[in-house]
Amino acid sequence: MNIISVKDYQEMSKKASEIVVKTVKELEKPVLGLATGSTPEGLYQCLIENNKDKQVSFQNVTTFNLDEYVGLAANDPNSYRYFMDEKLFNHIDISKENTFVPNGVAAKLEEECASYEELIRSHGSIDLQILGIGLNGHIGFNEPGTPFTSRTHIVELDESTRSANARFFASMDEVPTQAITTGIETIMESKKIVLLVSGENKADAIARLVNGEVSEDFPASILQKHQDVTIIADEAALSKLN
Ligand SMILES: O=P(O)(O)OC[C@H]1O[C@](O)(CO)[C@@H](O)[C@@H]1O
Repeated sequence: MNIISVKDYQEMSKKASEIVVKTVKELEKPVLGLATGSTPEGLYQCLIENNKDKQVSFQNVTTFNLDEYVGLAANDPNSYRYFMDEKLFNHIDISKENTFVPNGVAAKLEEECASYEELIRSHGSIDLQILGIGLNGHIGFNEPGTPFTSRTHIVELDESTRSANARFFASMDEVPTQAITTGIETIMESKKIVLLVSGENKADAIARLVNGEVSEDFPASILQKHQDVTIIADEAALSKLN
């Protein structure tokens, strides 16, 4: 694993945007895997600026998001589709029909998972996957205990994840209990992975990811086995790494 240490959140976001821009420029039809949460917001802001400055175009880019809450429609401000539109897609020159997020209100959720997985495969594989990490080591919404062989599936969200994300909702009761997420195996098939980590509250998680044993109890630990992972982390997040 390649670890890039940066000063703070801004620098992390800028560094990540440089890698995304490089990938998009190099490839004819780049396929990006994108994440939600607070961590990649700064990256998306940088990409919007890079697009405005004409440093990069997203016209040939296809994106697949990692996950979506079950029960939240695209027009729900807490859905991840809404998040992505607001934070990135509405502000860059990407074709909306090339942006994919699982449908959390599909009538048949199992079928939605299978067809999302199939859609990713029909595009070859993800060229560059952006990841954040949950405090309990989740990547996407793959909670501890998820098999490393998992592909896109429905998950029961951990209470700790629901509490961590409750800040976006009016009350804890409104936080969905389930989500659709791409699986660990789906994520591991990405050609390149960039994991972003910022803040002291992630220090234990990043230390365990890098130095801990590879175990389904801590999903992100599987990244030790990927041949092209770059972690971009700020000083606070790296404070417990020796
Ligand atoms: O970036 P945050 O908000 O700390 O979230 C960490 C992770 O949790 C999720 O938001 C899911 O809970 C992921 O998408 C994200 O990578």
